[in-house]
Order: sequence, then C-alpha cells, then structure tokens
Amino acid sequence: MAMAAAGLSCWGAALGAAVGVPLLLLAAAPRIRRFVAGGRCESAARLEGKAAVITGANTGIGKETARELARRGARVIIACRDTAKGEAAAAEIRAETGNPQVVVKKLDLADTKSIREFADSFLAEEKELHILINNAGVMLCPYSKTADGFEMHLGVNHLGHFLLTFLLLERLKQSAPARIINVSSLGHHGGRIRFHDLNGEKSYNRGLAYCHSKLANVLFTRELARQLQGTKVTANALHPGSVRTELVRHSVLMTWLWRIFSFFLKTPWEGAQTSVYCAVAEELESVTGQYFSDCQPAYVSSWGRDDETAKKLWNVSCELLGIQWD
Ligand SMILES: NC(=O)C1=CN([C@@H]2O[C@H](COP(=O)(O)OP(=O)(O)OC[C@H]3O[C@@H](n4cnc5c(N)ncnc54)[C@H](OP(=O)(O)O)[C@@H]3O)[C@@H](O)[C@H]2O)C=CC1
Ligand SMILES: CC1=C(/C=C/C(C)=C/C=C/C(C)=C/C=O)C(C)(C)CCC1
Repeated sequence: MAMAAAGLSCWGAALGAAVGVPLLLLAAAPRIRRFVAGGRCESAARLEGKAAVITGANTGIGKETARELARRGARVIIACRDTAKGEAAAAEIRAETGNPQVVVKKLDLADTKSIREFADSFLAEEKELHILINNAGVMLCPYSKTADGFEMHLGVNHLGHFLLTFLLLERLKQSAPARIINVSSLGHHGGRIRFHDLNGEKSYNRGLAYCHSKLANVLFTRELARQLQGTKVTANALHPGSVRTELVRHSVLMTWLWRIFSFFLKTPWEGAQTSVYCAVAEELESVTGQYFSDCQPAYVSSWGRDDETAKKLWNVSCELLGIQWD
C-alpha cells in the first residue's frame, strides 16, 4: 500500500515537473531573451559623408554591422572573399536601407596577395576611410594553412587584418577622426601567444588556435592604439557576444549545439550592436586601446594587458609579413 502511494507521488512529481518546468520557462522567456540580447547601441549618430570598410560583411555579424552603418548613411565597402555572396548581401542592404552606397570588393584574408590587391584597388578608388572594422574570422578549422603558410586562425584572424590595417592606415590618418575596430572574442581569455610555435606545427588544438588568434586581436589593438596616439585615429577591440552565425560551421557538434540552443544566443543584429557602438558612439571619439562587450568596457585577460607581449607580437607579425611598421 505504502509502496503504491510512493509510486503514485513519484509519478505526480514527474508530471508536475514535466508541465511546470516548460510553463516556467515559457513565462520567463521574454526576460531570458532580453538578457541574452545584451547591450544595444543607443547612439543616433548619422554617418553621411563617412566611409567604412567591413571585412566578412557578406554574412553574420559583419552583414548586420554593414546594414546598420548603411542605415545611418555611410558609404559601406563590403570586403569579402566570395563576391557573389557579397553582392547578394549588398543588394539586400541597399534595398532595405535605401542607401545606394553599399559596394563590394574582393578580399581573401588567407592570401596576402589578395589583401594587397584589395588595398591597391581601394586606395585607387576611395579617397576617404573613416571606419575600418576588422570583423571577418574563422573558428575551429581543422589544421590548415593560408596561401602564405600561416596557420589558418592566426593567418586570417590576426595576420590578415594586421596587413590590411597597415596598408589602409595612411588613408585613415588622412580622413581622421577615424576608428579601427577589431572584432575579438571572450575566447581571448583562453589564448596565449606561443612564439615558439606560432603556426601550430609542434602541437595544434583548433579551439585553442582560435583563442590564440583572438588574443592576438586584443594585443594588436593595444599596441596599435599606443602607436596611433595623437593621430585622431583610434583602435578598439570587442567581444560581440555568443551569436547565431555560421562561425561554428567547421564543427558538427557546435553546429548542432548552436541550433538546439539558438534561443540562448544573440541574433546577428544583436551581435552587431557592440561593433556599431564602437564605430559611431560620440562618447568614444577619443577612446582608444579599450575592449568592449555589450556596448560597455569589459575585462581583458592579464595576457591581453601585457605590453611586452603586444610589442613582441607586433615585431614578429611585421617579420612574418615582410613589412616595416613602427
Ligand atoms: N558568432 C559568435 O558567437 C562570435 C563571433 N566572434 C567574432 O565575430 C566575427 C564575425 O564572425 P561571425 O559573423 O560570427 O561568423 P560568420 O562565419 O557568420 O562570418 C565570418 C565572416 O568572415 C569571413 N571570412 C572567413 N574567412 C575569410 C577569409 N579568408 N577572407 C575574407 N573573409 C573571410 C566569412 O566569409 P564567407 O562567408 O565567405 O565564409 C564571413 O563573411 C569573427 O571575428 C568572430 O571571431 C566573436 C565571438 C563570438
Ligand atoms: C554553455 C553552453 C553553450 C554556450 C556556449 C558558448 C557561450 C560559447 C561561446 C563561444 C564563443 C565566445 C565563440 C566565439 O568567439 C551552448 C553551446 C549554447 C549550449 C551548451 C551549453
């Protein structure tokens, strides 16, 4: 008798949980979504007469950043490796914003020849550059190398953008006030700069390789800001949040987790808010060398605050790319 009662109350509790938990989640859903969405760029700044280059703006966070800057009246150059995808994104943004000044230029960050061609063509055709958003990125790639033999994460996420910034810097200085924005990640906390094995030839872990490259973004920003003091060109880095994009495409597991838990991830528009904030917020006019998340300053790992490592990474990057920049 007692056993039957215990069994019944067990079923009752299970039934209660099965109905109660989903109901509770449903009731809390709007709050959870607001929390997940994170900070918003509240600035109403307009960008007529301003020009912006955004790398990897054919999809994800970059595309939404392009849409927001176009909406504010900027001339937007979508710099991407697949120009067909870029043209589709540009057409959509032009139609939605009514801004005809959204153009596409080919840029493959995994090939320094393509980066130089992009810069040559840009400098020949565009007389001003006020905002450079180094947004493109790869994550969790199986071991592979760029056309120049750099490990893919380091090559695309750091070295490619390092070279691009170097080639466009004079135009940014001429157009000052100007802003450089490096899209990094919270993942930089797990990164280290492994100077003895930058190309991951001795040991390679694709998750860590991503983190190392995102730490490189933070250190690059830090040293760049230091070197640009007094030029009215600022450099800041940011974490966009965990965002529903194609970034996880190289991992089947992450792709599934991203789908299943998509409710708990930012939309690409929400993920673009901190990039837009860094690009337009009036109060950031002379703020430089900082790291933001959810449209506010955020905590940088101790490795990301190491000036000596930042300087050393700068010098090694110049050596690897065969450029003189100081
Ligand atoms: N999504 C997230 O949760 C987070 C994203 N980030 C960062 O945000 C940034 C944007 O990523 P997100 O929008 O999420 O990812 P997506 O994968 O959606 O977009 C990445 C963009 O980078 C481009 N890209 C990749 N490789 C190259 C290359 N060799 N040359 C030129 N462009 C290239 C892609 O082009 P194509 O479409 O042709 O592949 C695409 O346009 C990245 O720097 C990422 O590290 C940081 C933290 C979290
Ligand atoms: C904990 C947890 C999740 C969150 C993962 C996060 C928060 C990933 C962040 C990735 C970043 C920052 C990538 C780019 O730089 C999932 C997968 C949603 C579901 C499973 C449990």
